[in-house]
Amino acid sequence: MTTTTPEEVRRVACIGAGVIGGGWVAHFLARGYDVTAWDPAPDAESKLRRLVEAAWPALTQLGLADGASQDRLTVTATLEEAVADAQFVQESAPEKLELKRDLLAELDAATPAGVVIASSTSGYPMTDMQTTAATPGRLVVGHPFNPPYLIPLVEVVGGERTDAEAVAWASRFYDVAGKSVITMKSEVPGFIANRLQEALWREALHMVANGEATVQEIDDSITEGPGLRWAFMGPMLTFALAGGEGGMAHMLDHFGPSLKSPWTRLEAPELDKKLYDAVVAGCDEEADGRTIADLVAERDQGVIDVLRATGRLNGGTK
Ligand SMILES: NC(=O)C1=CN([C@@H]2O[C@H](COP(=O)(O)OP(=O)(O)OC[C@H]3O[C@@H](n4cnc5c(N)ncnc54)[C@H](O)[C@@H]3O)[C@@H](O)[C@H]2O)C=CC1
Ligand SMILES: C[N+](C)(C)CC(=O)CC(=O)[O-]
Repeated sequence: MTTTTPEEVRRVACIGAGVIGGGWVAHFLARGYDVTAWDPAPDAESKLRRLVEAAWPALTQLGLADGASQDRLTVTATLEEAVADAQFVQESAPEKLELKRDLLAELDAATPAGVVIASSTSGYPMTDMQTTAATPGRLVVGHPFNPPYLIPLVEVVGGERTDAEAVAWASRFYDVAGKSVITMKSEVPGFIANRLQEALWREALHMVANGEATVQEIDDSITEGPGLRWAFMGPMLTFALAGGEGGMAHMLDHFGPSLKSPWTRLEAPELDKKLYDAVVAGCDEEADGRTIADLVAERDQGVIDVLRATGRLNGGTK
């Protein structure tokens, strides 16, 4: 394993620089790291620099680390150059299993020995992605949330061939780099939070497909309802309070039987053209003329306001 401690890391490589890779770049720059990035798309560098520029006001409000600067970003012409001096690598390429397998093997071959390589995958178990890498022991999942420069959580888990030391190193590194880490004990597809989100998302799609709720109503039902509680208290403790002084035990006695009620469908609906079009049109209608850039700025300010209101703005020093 690497002899560099998580605290000593100064240079990070980000491979794949789209929504998530770009978000990681912004996060690491704001935390004062030198960042190298590589992405095969011809317009990747201009898109990446625009994303970082757009994120910077939010990051400045959060508090930049000493020396943090967009000038510390180097976009390289090749993957090999990006990882040559890296002390940590974050892969954020498209969610395609074969592509991830090949790319992780390529990164493993090019990255200095012992350096931990993390994948941003939203749901593939590392066991399925590390099959062709020569040294799979250093490959871990580090699953972020959009945008990685504002949402603290990262879920860390290894595969069957990952060294426990690499998982511990990655968890500590993310912690030092300002993330809130859940180190998972075992691989479960979708990890923890995406399994929860996907259950909600499947139900939402069923309701749109069946004409039971509009896109706007689904969004309002969360932002005006449970979403307000979830920003600071998860679904378990929130429901414990539904049991009054009896807490979760009374909640289970009282509402346990409704678990058997037909409140969920669980299977995903068919994403046919009608449903696809209804969801896209519903979002356009809800956006009501706001562009994606407007919505990103609104979301960023919203997350900062929630973090501030709940006492979780933790400054920007490494
Ligand atoms: N979009 C989201 O909300 C989240 C996505 N993720 C995960 O992050 C990863 C990236 O997703 P997004 O950023 O949303 O996708 P994206 O489509 O925005 O970006 C992917 C980038 O990878 C580049 N790319 C294509 N082939 C590549 C290769 N062979 N090597 C390196 N880069 C390559 C593309 O040019 C593009 O810039 C996926 O694994 C996804 O599941 C994780 C958390 C949230
Ligand atoms: C939509 N998504 C599955 C890619 C979302 C994530 O993986 C996490 C997030 O940002 O919500």
